[in-house]
Amino acid sequence: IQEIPIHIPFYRLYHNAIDSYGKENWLEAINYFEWSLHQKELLTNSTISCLSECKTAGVQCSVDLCQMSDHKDIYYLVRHFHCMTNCKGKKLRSIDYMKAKDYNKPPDEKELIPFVSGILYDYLQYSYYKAGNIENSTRALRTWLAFNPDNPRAKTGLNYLLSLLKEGEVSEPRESPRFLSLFNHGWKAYSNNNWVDSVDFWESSIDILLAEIGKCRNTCDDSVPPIFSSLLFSQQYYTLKLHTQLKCHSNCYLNTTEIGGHENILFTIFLYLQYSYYKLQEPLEALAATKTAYLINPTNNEVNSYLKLYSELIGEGSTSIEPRFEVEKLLNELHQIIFLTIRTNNILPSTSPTENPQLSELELTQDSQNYVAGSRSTKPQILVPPTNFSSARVLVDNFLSEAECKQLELLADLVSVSGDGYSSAKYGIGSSPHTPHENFVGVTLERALQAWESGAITKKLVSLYLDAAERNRVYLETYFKLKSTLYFAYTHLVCRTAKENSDQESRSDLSHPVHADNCILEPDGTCLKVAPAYTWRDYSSLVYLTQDFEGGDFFFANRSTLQPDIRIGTKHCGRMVGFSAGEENLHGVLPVTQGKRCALALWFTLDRAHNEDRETIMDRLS
Ligand SMILES: O=C(O)CCC(=O)C(=O)O
Ligand SMILES: [Fe+2]
Repeated sequence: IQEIPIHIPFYRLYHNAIDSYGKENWLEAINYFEWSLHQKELLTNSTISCLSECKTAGVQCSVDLCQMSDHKDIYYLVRHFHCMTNCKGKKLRSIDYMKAKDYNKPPDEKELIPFVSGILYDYLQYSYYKAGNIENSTRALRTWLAFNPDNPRAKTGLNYLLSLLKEGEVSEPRESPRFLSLFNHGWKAYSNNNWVDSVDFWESSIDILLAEIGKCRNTCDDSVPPIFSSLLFSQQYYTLKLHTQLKCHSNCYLNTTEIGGHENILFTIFLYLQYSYYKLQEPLEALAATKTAYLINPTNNEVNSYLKLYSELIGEGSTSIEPRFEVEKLLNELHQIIFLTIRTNNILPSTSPTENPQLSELELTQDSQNYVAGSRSTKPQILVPPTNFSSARVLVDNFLSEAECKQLELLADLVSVSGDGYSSAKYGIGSSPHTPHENFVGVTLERALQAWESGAITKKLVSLYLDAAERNRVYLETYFKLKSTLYFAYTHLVCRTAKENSDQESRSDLSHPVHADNCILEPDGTCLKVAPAYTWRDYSSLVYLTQDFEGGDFFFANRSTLQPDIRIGTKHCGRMVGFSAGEENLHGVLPVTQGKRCALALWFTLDRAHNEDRETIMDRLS
């Protein structure tokens, strides 16, 4: 490695590397890749140590201006910022650093993807291979494999490279994330039914993973936006700063756990861990691990059946078993962070860049999979890994406050028009289109707006309706880490009421039969993504509002039996269920046998062409 071009941020160096790669200039590509890795590491390390050095720097308030000011906290920020800039400048040994504005700007999330996904090492291994350095190529490929252990192309590539390796040359991965190697050891022990060792490995990998997340979050306090000086004294500055920091914290969790081909490796570990404890005949530990897995993903089938199993096995004592405290704390913080991000998102200055890359860009990413070691295909330009849409699910409680639930229920009562938006021809006026035993009413946004315009309801109710929907939209966009904007496709407030004169006891039907939201479920179990299905719907969510009814559980259905797999009680004000809208999430509603069950039902799309217009609604409302 020659002198590192310190004034170029690491993510630019990466782009340079990709350019050289495209030109098949392998040595130059290698240099840029290595510089970029080195630079990123340097920056992280100096940020962490400067943060601790500057902790007290902002505290003393000796400058006159500061003494006089009502805004001591602003001066704290100014001093902290200067201390950080100086400190990092010194540590990075270059004046250029001070001039490089980019350093004060946190890199765009997108820019981190090649590093977080490890795909950089895929390009690097091929560059080394083409440059004739088999040893380095093997090591880079091993590192890529650590991130992505099931990649068949990488496995074949590795065998090929190993066959070329000369005596004495090593093939260790470079910076294989430490916990990934522990994870792989754990997996090995687990596959050999060696439960004692596997528990050891799982436990250590949990510690390391949590520490990694903590280390990443430590750097978040430094993410100061670039428009620092112009906005410094404004409210907006605070908001922007807070927003940037919050996003940084949630990305630390999401990026660190989405590794090695796992949707959430922390979840995977706890799932294996509980089974290992079970095998060691430690049901209490097994239950604690299962409860922790449940916290991470409450909608997973396996976890739910294990919960039941252990609770039965242990009996009475099972309720007093707690999930792992550190994980519970982390997840609580994450949820609060997402909520705060949503709040600050709403009051961000409109000048801040929020436009996300469009989906078309993502779809091209498939291309990078075609690139085979030893036979390069098309020039790689797409650096974003394909989004995994399969089986996204989330369950959140207290999404709305009690007061908000009551108000939305009131809105439904005041405006609902029988069968609005649904055909009720089948079972008569006002009846549910799904069952003769329930009435069904719905309020579209348009209805709510008209009701306000005609004086039937207050503006506050309409605003709440819009606001609750928007909060939901931002939550899903954030939680599912969507790389392009999520648009509203359809917004509805729906109530199902049990008919009192029906024989509810003997009902065998459902309130809402098993279905998927964007395809037509055929009797043979296939789901056709064709009209009249709402094929553009990509995500769905429901927020439950009322408590005064019987039955009405939401459930995810088993793909082959179509029977409920996971039941979710809906007698909870503010409980939100969100999921991807395809056949991976077949779902339905158990019969509502008494009372009125209301929910805010939202469908979202990634396709801007199907965007349910919000702008004119806002115009009409203002
Ligand atoms: O109300 C519910 O819980 C689910 C409703 C539903 O799945 C739908 O309307 O598509
Ligand atoms: Fe549905």
